[in-house]
Amino acid sequence: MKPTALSRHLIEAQHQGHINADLRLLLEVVARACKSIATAVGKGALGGVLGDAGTGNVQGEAQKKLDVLSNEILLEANEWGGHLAGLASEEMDHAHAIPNNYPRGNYLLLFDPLDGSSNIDVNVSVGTIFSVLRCPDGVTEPRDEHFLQPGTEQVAAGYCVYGPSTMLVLSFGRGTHAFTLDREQGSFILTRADIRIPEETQEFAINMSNQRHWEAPMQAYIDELLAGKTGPRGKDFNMRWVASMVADVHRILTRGGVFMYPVDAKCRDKGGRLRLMYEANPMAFIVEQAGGACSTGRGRMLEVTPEALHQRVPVFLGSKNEVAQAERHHREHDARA
Ligand SMILES: O=P(O)(O)OC[C@H]1O[C@](O)(COP(=O)(O)O)[C@@H](O)[C@@H]1O
Ligand SMILES: [Mg+2]
Ligand SMILES: [Mg+2]
Repeated sequence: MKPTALSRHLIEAQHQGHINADLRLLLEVVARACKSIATAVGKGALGGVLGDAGTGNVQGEAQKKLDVLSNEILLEANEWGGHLAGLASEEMDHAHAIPNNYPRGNYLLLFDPLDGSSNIDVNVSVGTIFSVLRCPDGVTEPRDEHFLQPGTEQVAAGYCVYGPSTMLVLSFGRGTHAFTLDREQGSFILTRADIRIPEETQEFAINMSNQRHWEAPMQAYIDELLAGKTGPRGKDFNMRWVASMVADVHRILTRGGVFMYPVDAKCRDKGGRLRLMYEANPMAFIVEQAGGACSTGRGRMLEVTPEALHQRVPVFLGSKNEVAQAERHHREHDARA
């Protein structure tokens, strides 16, 4: 049988009434932009794309050249795509409304153009994360507040991981599917349909160097995991931490696991480390559609009411039963407090 290309997968979804033509074409534009980013990332040291840009973003983080370049690629492709009313990026201070004299549509696109920037210069996987919302009725010039919709309102979300192979993982609310870039043909080919995350796991992902800064329920939970077979959980756990959320989440979609970035003393003022609108919500959508769970530790991620475009949150995602364990620790701790 002929392998299914992303375009065909999306056309079939449109014929089945799962997406409309506008959303299909929007997703095609995003996928094309991801191919361009993959090419830039793939040039590495030969392309003059490594290293710092010498600038900072609105969140006070130093930008890499590839952060800036990836943002420009996504911005330019989508600004002219004709399916958006506006877009917002981790690398831009405010939302950007599509100008009146450009082709326009009714969707809002949010993205983390390059996730895991700290890994670029050491040739470790990085990625792009994106989320699609509807523009509220009657809004012609969307501003920041129009993007502040809970994750349950997402109509599609995805990420592209630039690793040994480039893979686009996508959901429009009908399961989560993975496409691998055929570099010779230049097209994404369906390589995993209806991904399911195992409910049980023996693998966790966390930056352990933050341990002393964590809250009490986190200390208790990780102590349990580290105690292994002889502890209350009665089994040994392995640990992985790539420090690119896309790569860590991709591993979880492949073989299960739990990914955690709790709030700690260093990031408490900001609410957490990871961004709700560009990282947590799109990943929560993808993971839930694959049978997993995503929580702040104290509630379902997709039900968080956003208060700011660059809002940060604690994140627990992956295998359902393990996310439930993390929530249990928070619940028990809060009940005692
Ligand atoms: O360096 P730390 O604190 O472990 O943080 C790693 C996390 O930071 C991030 O790199 C943040 O993403 P950006 O590179 O888009 O800022 C996540 O991908 C990753 O999970
Ligand atoms: Mg990121
Ligand atoms: Mg980023």
